[in-house]
Amino acid sequence: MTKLSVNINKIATLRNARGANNPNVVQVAKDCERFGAEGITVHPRPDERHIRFQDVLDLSEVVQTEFNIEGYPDRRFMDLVKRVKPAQATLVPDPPEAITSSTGWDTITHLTMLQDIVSELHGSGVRVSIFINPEAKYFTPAKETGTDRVELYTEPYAVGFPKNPEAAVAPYVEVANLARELGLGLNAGHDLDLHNLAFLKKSIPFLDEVSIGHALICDALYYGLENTIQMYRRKLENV
Ligand SMILES: CC(=O)[C@@H](O)[C@H](O)COP(=O)(O)O
Ligand SMILES: NCC(=O)COP(=O)(O)O
Repeated sequence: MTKLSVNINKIATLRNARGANNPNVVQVAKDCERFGAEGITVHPRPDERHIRFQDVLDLSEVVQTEFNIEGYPDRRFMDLVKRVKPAQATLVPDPPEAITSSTGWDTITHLTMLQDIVSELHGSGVRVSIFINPEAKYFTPAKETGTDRVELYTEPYAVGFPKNPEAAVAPYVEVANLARELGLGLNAGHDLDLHNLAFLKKSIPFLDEVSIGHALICDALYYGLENTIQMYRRKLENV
């Protein structure tokens, strides 16, 4: 079974546009769970342009499913994660000024740093996932970091999918099998949507989790949040 974790960053973007508390990020997280989300993902960025650090604290009081906090592991992020103790922390190599995530870790160059970070998070009982590109050379070093899972960076898949789905998914299938051989759990995310999700799931049936935000929230404008979450869930059913 592949869990659907709904990334609610964009709900915070909308709230922040007016400075008050509409939409209410905490209420939306509770509603996402009620509508079928199996996890809630947030990615607090240093400028707090969408999810604020206070939101993470508030959400930690209410999230009943798997709470996944993504971000670059600077000291502020680490202190927040260790305080909240979510089900999972996903480490992403984004610089502070990044508009959105655009690459996975170079686990070869940053092996020692990642080993230290993973060990510190494990000390607080937090499961760790590492955001990673679909390149085989990064997987054995990823395993050596001690991480529990890797999250495949799926933007290149999403870009290639409309023209040639088989070619787009091929590198992901290869590294997914490698991750499984290494005993790593497997997540995926970035630019997944209603068009490309089912084919990814069919190609890699043993995916543990996908985290989806931007497209899902855009679809909710047309289909409604409850309906949209159910539509995404159906794309993850085994076929
Ligand atoms: C790691 C990842 O792919 C997502 O967290 C994505 O970066 C969402 O972040 P934004 O909502 O800031 O684009
Ligand atoms: N980890 C990926 C994520 O949380 C959502 O990415 P996106 O669907 O907003 O591109």
